[in-house]
Parts: sequence; C-alpha cells; structure tokens
Amino acid sequence: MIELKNISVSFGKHQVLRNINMVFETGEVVGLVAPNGTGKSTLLNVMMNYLKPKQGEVIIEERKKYKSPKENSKIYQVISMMPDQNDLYDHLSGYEHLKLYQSMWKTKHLKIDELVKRLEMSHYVKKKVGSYSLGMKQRLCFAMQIMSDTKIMLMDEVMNGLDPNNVELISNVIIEKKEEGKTIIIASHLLENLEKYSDRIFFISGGNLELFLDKSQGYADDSTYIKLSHVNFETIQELFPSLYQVELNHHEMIIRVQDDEHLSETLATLISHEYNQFSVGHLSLPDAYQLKF
Ligand SMILES: Nc1ncnc2c1ncn2[C@@H]1O[C@H](COP(=O)(O)OP(=O)(O)OP(=O)(O)O)[C@@H](O)[C@H]1O
Repeated sequence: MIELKNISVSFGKHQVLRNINMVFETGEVVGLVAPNGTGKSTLLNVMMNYLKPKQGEVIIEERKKYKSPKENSKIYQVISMMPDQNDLYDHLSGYEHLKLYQSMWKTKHLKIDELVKRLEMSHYVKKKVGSYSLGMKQRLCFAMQIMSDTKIMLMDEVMNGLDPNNVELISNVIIEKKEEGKTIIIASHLLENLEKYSDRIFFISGGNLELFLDKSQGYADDSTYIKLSHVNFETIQELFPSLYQVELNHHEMIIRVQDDEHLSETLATLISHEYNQFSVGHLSLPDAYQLKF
C-alpha cells in the first residue's frame, strides 16, 4: 500500500503535479495514462524518492516515510522501480543481472531458471546483454524487477518495444503477481493492454489524477456512447443537433446519450436512416484518451 499526500511538483514555473492525494491499495494494478511529457515518470519518481516534491509526502505501508538513508533503505526492500534498459551492463549476461538482483533483494526463494523459462529467455539469458535486441533487454528488465519481489512495483513503459507475444507473456506475469498480492503501478501508452489487467486506471491531466475506471465500481463516466463507423460527421450532426458528439477519425464518431430513453430514440433514428454499423456501451480507454487529449 502506498499513499500520496498533497503531492505537488514544479519545474520552474511549470507545475507538473498539483496537490495529489491518492492511496494505491495492496494487491491492485493501477494504470497511469497521459500523453508524453505530462507527469507519469515524475509521479513514479516521487514515489521512489528519486525526486523530492515541492510539497507533500509519500507514505509506504501506512507509516514508512522517506526520512533518512536508514529509513529509505528499509523502504527500498518494499518498493522498486523497474530498471531502465540504460541501467543494464553490456558486458554482463542477463543471468548475471538476475543473480545480482537476487542477492541485492535476498530473494533466494525465487528460482531464476523458472522465471527465465516463464519469460522465454532461456535461449539468450547466458549471452552478454550487449548482444540483445530492444525486446530482449526489456524482458530482462522486467525479470529483474520480478526477481526483487518487492511488495510494491512501479513500471514505466513496461511493454516498450515488445512484440504481441511478449506483451501477452508479461501481462500474464503481471496478473499472477497481482494475485500474489503485489501492488503494481504501471505507466503505459499501450491502452488496450493496460485496460485488460488494471483494477483502476487514471488519466494524468492538468497535474491531477482523474479516474477513468475502477473495475470494482465501474466507469467514472457512466454515460452510454454510440460509436458509429463509416458515417458522415455532418449528416449525423444534422440528425442529432442536441446530442454531444465527436469525430474520432475520418470514418468513426461517437455520440453520448444520457439515458435509456434517449438511447432507444437515437438508435431508432439511426436505423431508420440505414446506419447499421455501430456499437453501444462505455468508452474504451483508447477512445476516452482520444477525446480527452
Ligand atoms: N528534471 C526536470 N527538469 C525540468 N523539467 C522536467 C524535469 N523532469 C521532467 N520535467 C518536465 O516535466 C514534465 C513531465 O515530465 P515526465 O517525464 O514526468 O512526463 P511523462 O508523462 O513521463 O512523459 P513520457 O510519456 O514521455 O515518458 C515535462 O514537461 C518535462 O519536460
């Protein structure tokens, strides 16, 4: 469990985080979503104490705070940030990196060979990192964090450079770790993927965390949307002048309806005008992102 209390961060006059209050609970996966340069890494860096906020504090496991080197080193037994590819040593093998993490975090109970097999790294893990592709390094970085076995795991762009099979592989391990009770906070631009395993998803916007989805409660925006394909935006605007509608791209648009009565009326009108290619429901994360940013 990690709590953020009144966290504000500014770089000069640019305020990146504004008075953030949030608790990330034990055993949940939280997704952080925002365009480049909005504050995802800043927030994760504050949680790791790599960056001191202008105001506010981070509380880990209800009472631990970043106060002194001694206290901080205890906290780093509980929380970790996924290493960056730039943190890897070209002259060491992946296996040696994993050994190093295992000894640093004293996690002899975890079997390196099992993890290597699980992440399909067996064919390359004994080779030097200097010879790895982007995706091979990324899997190693993820494996290193799994090896640390901390209760809280922060991951910045965990799926960077991974092909669809590896995205699936890592997603499954994230779900397993969540089931073991880990708190996992992930900043990602892979929206459909993030939506699959996150318990809660927040947009970072205007320096604040805005809830998009809490799987135990539902969508923050509980309106119903009709998503239409292969339509002419102007024609639809003329048909429904009073309804909120947005063009997503050249051939897709959405209409928001307030209640079931409006929904039935709107669908009836669409069908009577021979518009049959639509779906009805909540906004998907990619569509909500497109509307928001
Ligand atoms: N050390 C710094 N000094 C000055 N400005 C900074 C510093 N670190 C971050 N910023 C600024 O803070 C803002 C947020 O940066 P941050 O790295 O948190 O974005 P991000 O959402 O993680 O982006 P990305 O998706 O590209 O990783 C950006 O405008 C960035 O330029």
